[in-house]
Amino acid sequence: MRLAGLIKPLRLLRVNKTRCLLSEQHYATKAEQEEYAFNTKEYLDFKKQLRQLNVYNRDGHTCLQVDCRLCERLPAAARATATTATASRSQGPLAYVNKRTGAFICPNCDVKVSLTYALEAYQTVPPSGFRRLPEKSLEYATRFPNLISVTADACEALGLKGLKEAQLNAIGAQFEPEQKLLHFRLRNASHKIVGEKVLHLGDRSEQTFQCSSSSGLLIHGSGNKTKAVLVSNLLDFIVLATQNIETHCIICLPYAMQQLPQECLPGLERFKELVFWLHYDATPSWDAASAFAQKMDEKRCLLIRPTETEPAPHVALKKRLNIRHILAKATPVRHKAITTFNALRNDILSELQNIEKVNGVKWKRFPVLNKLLKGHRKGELTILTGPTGSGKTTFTSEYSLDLAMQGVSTLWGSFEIRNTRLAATLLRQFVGYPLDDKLQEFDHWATEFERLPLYFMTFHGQQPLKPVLEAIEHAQYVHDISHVIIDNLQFMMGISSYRGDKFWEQDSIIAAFRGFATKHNVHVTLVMHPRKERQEDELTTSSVFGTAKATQEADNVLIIQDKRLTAVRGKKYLQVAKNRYSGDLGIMPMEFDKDALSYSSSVQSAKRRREREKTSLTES
Ligand SMILES: Nc1ncnc2c1ncn2[C@@H]1O[C@H](COP(=O)(O)OP(=O)(O)OP(=O)(O)O)[C@@H](O)[C@H]1O
Ligand code: FES
Repeated sequence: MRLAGLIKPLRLLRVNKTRCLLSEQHYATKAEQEEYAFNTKEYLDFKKQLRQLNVYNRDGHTCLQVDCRLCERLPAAARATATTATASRSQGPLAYVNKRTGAFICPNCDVKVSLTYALEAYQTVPPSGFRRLPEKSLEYATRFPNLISVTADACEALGLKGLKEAQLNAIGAQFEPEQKLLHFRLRNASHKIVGEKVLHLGDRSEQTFQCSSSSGLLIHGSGNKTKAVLVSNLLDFIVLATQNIETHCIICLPYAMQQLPQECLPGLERFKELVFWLHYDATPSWDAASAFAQKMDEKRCLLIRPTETEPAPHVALKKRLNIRHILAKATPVRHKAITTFNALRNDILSELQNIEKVNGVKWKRFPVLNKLLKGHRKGELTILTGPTGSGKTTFTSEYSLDLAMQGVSTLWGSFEIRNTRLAATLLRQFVGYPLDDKLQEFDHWATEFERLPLYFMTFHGQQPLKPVLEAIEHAQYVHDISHVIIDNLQFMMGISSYRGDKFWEQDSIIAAFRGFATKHNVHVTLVMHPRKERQEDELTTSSVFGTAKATQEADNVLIIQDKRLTAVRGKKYLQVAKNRYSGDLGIMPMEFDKDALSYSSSVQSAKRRREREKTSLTES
C-alpha cells in the first residue's frame, strides 16, 4: 500500500533546504518523489531478480546493499549480463534498499525511488514505457562562497580551552568572516557533498542546508573504522573530533535530535557499533537516542546516559573530565528481558538528575495541566472525552499546537472534520484571532505556521484500524513522529472484522493503540465520544467507556465536564480523571475565547493586557 500518500506534511523539515545544482537537469520523476511502505512480496521478487542476474547484494543493518543498475550509467548490455564474478563483490556504486520502507536510495546519483520502480529497472527487458533515470553527477552549490581557513580569533570565540585553529582546519572546518560562522560539509554514503552545517559563533545556533534528499552526515575518521560516536551538535563534534580517538569515527547528526531522515541510514551501514553521546538541551528530545536506535538497528547501539559525571562532550571538556573514560562506559540501549538493578543503576541516576526533562514537555498555554500531569511524555496513551459538541476537537487542537510549537512532531488523524478545517482551527489558535477580515496577514502567518512539525493523515470518515496503524507506523519511522492524535475512535468502529459486541470492539482498538504507543515510544491521544449519558449526571470514567478496560489501558484520562447545560452558573472544565505517572487528579477551568478558539488562561490574559494598553493609549 502507498502510505506516504496518506500522510501530508505541513512542512518537510524545520531547517532550510536548498536544491543541489546538478550537472544535468534535475530529473524528479514521480517514482523519485513517492514513498512506499514495505511490500514483502515485492522485496522477495527483487531479491530473486538479483540472484537471477547475479548482482552483488548484501544484507546490512537497516538496508539491503546492492550494485546499482538503476540509471543509465551502465550500458544496456552490461546491465543484462550475468557473470559469476559480480555476485561476490561490488562492481560499482552501491544502492541501498531500506528494509522498513522499501525505499531504493542511490547515493551516487542522490536519488530515491520506490522498489516497484527499481524492480522494473532490474529486469533484463524492462516493461514498455519504462524510462530509466539519467546518471547524475552531483555538485552541491554552497551558499557561503567566502569561506577561508579558520583564524585564531574564530577558534578563540568557541571558548574551548587549548583548542588550536590548526586542529579545526584538520577536521575540515572553514570560517566565514562576514557572518562569523564555522562551516562543515555533509557527505552521503558515496562520500559526495550533499549539504553543509554551520555554527554561528555569536549565539552558538546551528543551521543545516541540504539537497532535497537530506542524505548527508558530518563524519570525521578514516573509512576503515567500524565504530562511531554520534553527537547532536557541532560543539560536541569539534571536541571529540579533535581528541584523536583512534577507535571511533565521530559523526554529527544533521538535524540534532529532531529528525533522522531515512536517507541518512546508508551512510551509517558500515558501522558495527554506534555510541550515542547526545546533549539533551531541550525537553522534546529526551529519549531521542532510543527512537533513533530503533531506526538504526538497536543491536549495534550503545548509549552514554547523561549524568553529572558523564555529561555531553563539550561540558565534559569544560569540567576537565576524561573523555575516553566516559566513552568506555557506554552501555547497550536496550536491556535484556531479565536484568539486574546494577544494569539499571545509571538509567535511574540519569533520570533523577534530569527529572524535569523526564517529566516531559510542559504546556505553555495550560499551566494547570503541567501541575497535574507534569508534562507530555512519549510512550503514553491519553484518552480525551466529553459530551457531544463540548469542544473536544477544539481543545485537542490547541493542546497539540502548544506542543508542536515546542518542537514535538505531531501526526493528526482527523476522521471527523476535514484537514482544511482542522488546519484553519490550528492556524486561528496559532494567530490568536480570525484572519477572514485580515487577509493581508495570511501569507505572513501561513509561513510561520508552516515551520511547525505538523503532519496530517489524509483519511476521512470511517476507517478500519489496520491501515491507520500502518500509516502511523510509516510516519513515525520516516518523520520521527512523537505525538499521534486520533479524532475520534468511533470512526474505526463497526467496520472491522471484529466479532462480538461494541464494547469488545472498542476495547480491542484501545488495546491496539496502547500497544502501539509502548512499542514505538510515541504518545497517542485518542478522542472518544462518551457512552450515552443523562445530561444532569457528571461523566465518570466508567460511564464514559462502558468497560473498565479502556481506563486500565490509558495512562491519562481527560474528561470535559460541561456544567453550563445543567446549572445556571455552571462552568466548563477539564477533569484529569486518571494520571498514571504522578497520580495527581484535579480540574482545569476551561474559559473559552471565541476569537482565538482558545481555552488558555494565559492567552486570554495576554489579550486582555493588550486591550487595556490599547485603550489607555487612545484615552491619553
Ligand atoms: N466553551 C465553548 N463555548 C462556546 N463555543 C464553544 C466552546 N467550546 C467549543 N465551542 C465551539 O463549539 C463547536 C464544537 O466544538 P468541537 O467540534 O471542538 O466539539 P466536539 O466535542 O469535538 O464535538 P463532537 O462531539 O461533534 O465531536 C466549535 O464550533 C467550537 O468553536
Ligand atoms: S548509479 Fe545509482 S542511480 Fe545512478
